[in-house]
Amino acid sequence: MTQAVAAGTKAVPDSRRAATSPGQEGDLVVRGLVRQYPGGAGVAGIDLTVAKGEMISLLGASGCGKTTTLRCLAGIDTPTGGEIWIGGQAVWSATAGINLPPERRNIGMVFQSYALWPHMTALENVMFPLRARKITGKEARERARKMLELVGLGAMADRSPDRLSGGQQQRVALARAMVYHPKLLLFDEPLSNLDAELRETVRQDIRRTQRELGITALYVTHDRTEAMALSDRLIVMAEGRFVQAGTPAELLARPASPFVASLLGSANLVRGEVADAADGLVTVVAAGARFTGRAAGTLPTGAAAVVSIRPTALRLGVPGEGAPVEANRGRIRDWYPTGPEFEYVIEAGDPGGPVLKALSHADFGLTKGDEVMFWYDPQTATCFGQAS
Ligand SMILES: Nc1ncnc2c1ncn2[C@@H]1O[C@H](COP(=O)(O)OP(=O)(O)OP(=O)(O)O)[C@@H](O)[C@H]1O
Repeated sequence: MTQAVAAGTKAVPDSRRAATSPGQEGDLVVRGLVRQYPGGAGVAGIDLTVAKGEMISLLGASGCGKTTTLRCLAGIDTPTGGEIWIGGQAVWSATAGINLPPERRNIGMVFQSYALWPHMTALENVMFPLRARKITGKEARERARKMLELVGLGAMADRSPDRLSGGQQQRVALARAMVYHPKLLLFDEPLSNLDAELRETVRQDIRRTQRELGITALYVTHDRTEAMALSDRLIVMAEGRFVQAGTPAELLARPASPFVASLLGSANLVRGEVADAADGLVTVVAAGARFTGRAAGTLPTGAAAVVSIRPTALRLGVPGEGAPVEANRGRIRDWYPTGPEFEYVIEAGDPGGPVLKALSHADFGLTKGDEVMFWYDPQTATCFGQAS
């Protein structure tokens, strides 16, 4: 069953290549991937093309199928259908009977656990995968040393893992995964064991080195900040399927559903009834307050709807001090300083109305129980049918 097949040849003209060899469309190409576990869980209908040097994140809640997808790409798990190409080479095809083992897929992997050899120095750990590729001696040593310098550990090459911090160990693991210039780098929640501050620095190291080396990468996480900070594009997963893909900015501005909006942490979801619609905008009324947003789909008057409004899009003002005509009235239920910003919790419209969160750099001097005016640009909000 195991058999290497080089997908596409130089003789195939560009115009025909896509039809004859999807494997040439990106460094990672996945078509119709299925991994069905007994009992029905797993992933299905996974289609993905990752361009050379691109970094993509799979983002989703626990159990949505991120790790299953990654394991299938790595060859650690066996899909039940579909096709996978890495660096133009078919590594899995249900129909062609191709299933390359992990070591022949030209991938590097970085996991949550660093999995370093405890009896080897940092340098020896990084050299280790080169030996299997018949690169030894001075060349191996120099390549490993260069890679350690790239991840900022040049001075610690001779330390054993037990004399390195968690963040440093994860950088060694990163250097080890990249030292043989794999076609594809796979990350499975690599920052989960690190504290908040280290997560940010190691995250920046990952992004910088991945960019400097131009390595194509797929990153699995349930942390939206991580996914958005690291990725050129991100893919939201739910229940074993891809539900939306795009740049972080595209997904924030145009979530395909209330689910995506709340997963990205970008949403106040206000439920109400459609009052009117014009020019692609829909106005929903809830507790006497009016919320307008771009219509996602057809929303007739009287229909139940959900408006998604980003906390950072909300503008606040004190009543009587020049709020625009479309502003709603509300009351401050609570407020907190959250580092660089203030978070205001606002009850909108009539008493018992929808509760919204607003993030603002300004301290309005508003406090619990105060009346407040709030408004936003309707183009930054999205209105969905209740069933979305
Ligand atoms: N070996 C297995 N046998 C049966 N079901 C499995 C197996 N591995 C995973 N599953 C199921 O497949 C689904 C997807 O699991 P997966 O580990 O891919 O999710 P995930 O998104 O990576 O979650 P997490 O963020 O918790 O790691 C889950 O319902 C899980 O219970």
